[in-house]
Amino acid sequence: MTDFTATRAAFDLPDGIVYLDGNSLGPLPRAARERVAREVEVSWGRMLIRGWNEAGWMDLPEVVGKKIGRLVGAPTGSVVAGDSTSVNLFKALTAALDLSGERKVVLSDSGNFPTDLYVAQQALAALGRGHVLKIVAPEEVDGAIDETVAVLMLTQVDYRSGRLHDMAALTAKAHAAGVMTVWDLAHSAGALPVDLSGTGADFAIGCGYKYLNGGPGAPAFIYVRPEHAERVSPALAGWMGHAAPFAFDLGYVPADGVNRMRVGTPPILSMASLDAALDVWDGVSMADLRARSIELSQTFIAEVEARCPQLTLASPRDPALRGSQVSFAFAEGYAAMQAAIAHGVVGDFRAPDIMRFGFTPLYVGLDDVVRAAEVLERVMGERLWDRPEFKQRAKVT
Ligand SMILES: Cc1ncc(COP(=O)(O)O)c(C=O)c1O
Ligand SMILES: Nc1c(O)cccc1C(=O)C[C@H](N)C(=O)O
Repeated sequence: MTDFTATRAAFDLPDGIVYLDGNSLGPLPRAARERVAREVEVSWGRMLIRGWNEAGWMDLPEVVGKKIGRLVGAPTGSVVAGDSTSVNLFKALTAALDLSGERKVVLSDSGNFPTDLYVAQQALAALGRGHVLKIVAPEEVDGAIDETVAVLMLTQVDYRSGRLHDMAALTAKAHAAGVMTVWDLAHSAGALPVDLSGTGADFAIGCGYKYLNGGPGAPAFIYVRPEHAERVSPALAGWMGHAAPFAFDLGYVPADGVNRMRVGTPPILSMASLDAALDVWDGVSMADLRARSIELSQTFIAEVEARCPQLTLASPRDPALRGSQVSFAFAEGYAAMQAAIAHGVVGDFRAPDIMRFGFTPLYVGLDDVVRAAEVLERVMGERLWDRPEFKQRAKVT
């Protein structure tokens, strides 16, 4: 059994806060603070340039990739950390298109995170090969997979509603129609069990700063199915993805396997923070995590619905169809969320009316869930959302 008391103690959370926003930015693991301090003082401060060899900086993207791989069901050597999720999506999508012949359609859905759609639109335009992005409603994806589609590009868990796509079924259907798959695991990695090997997904990408707790702007990751890795010709090729970066050849020769997806110099301080944050997962069973996440989110829904009739559930009610977040719709959701935050319950808001709450068993317990519902009851019952100080929109919501 996973010891969630121990994992909770591994985080430095401010006193008096119920933190339900780890699906946007994970909190600070104590080990990450110590590691970054050591990396600054000892590795950078004392070793200087020797850090690349002696502090293991050069291999860190692979080391971190291996730790992430365990959480998403990927074999060793198939995941590498680096760049942002957006940039990794560009790399994955262009690689998938390169392997997918003459078909012209990239299929995605309207629940996808906007950056994915922006990256795809512009990548297709830049390739200039006549590809088109077809966007359908999430529930229409299955029916839109056919022999015209080159790549199916989906985010597994919808950032607004938490709706979960069936990765195994959609990947199987895609493969039966000769379609490559690219999965964005931003709201999946560290949130629920993912089986990249078992589902046969072709490419996947995800965030380091949400459920993996790597810190603001932490490196993202990319997965390439091992049987494709040696055939991938990266569109965004850089010297760190070269077979011999320090040979300084004029021509590009890809590195072995997924390492060819590396581009430039890794951000070592951020990467070190993510590396240390991932050690919190040692001894965590993803099945236990999922069971606990469902217990937390079901309790939250029951408590909120009993106390706050003004809020409407905006996530699937069936936990099997949800990731690890719960959303409620309320017309004054922004102000209501600000009022909740002012009373120690931190979630976030997504326009036009979604109050979003992330459930992260590593550091959130049932006591937090009940307290969050109590605070929401007060916010709604006392109409705190109607106060002008909570209506002022900040830049980041
Ligand atoms: C599904 C999804 N993909 C991509 C991103 C963006 O990633 P980044 O800004 O790190 O490139 C986010 C969140 O910001 C997201 O929720
Ligand atoms: N990446 C973020 C940021 O730099 C600032 C604020 C929020 C974010 C997020 O990650 C948002 C997140 N992807 C979402 O699901 O809405």
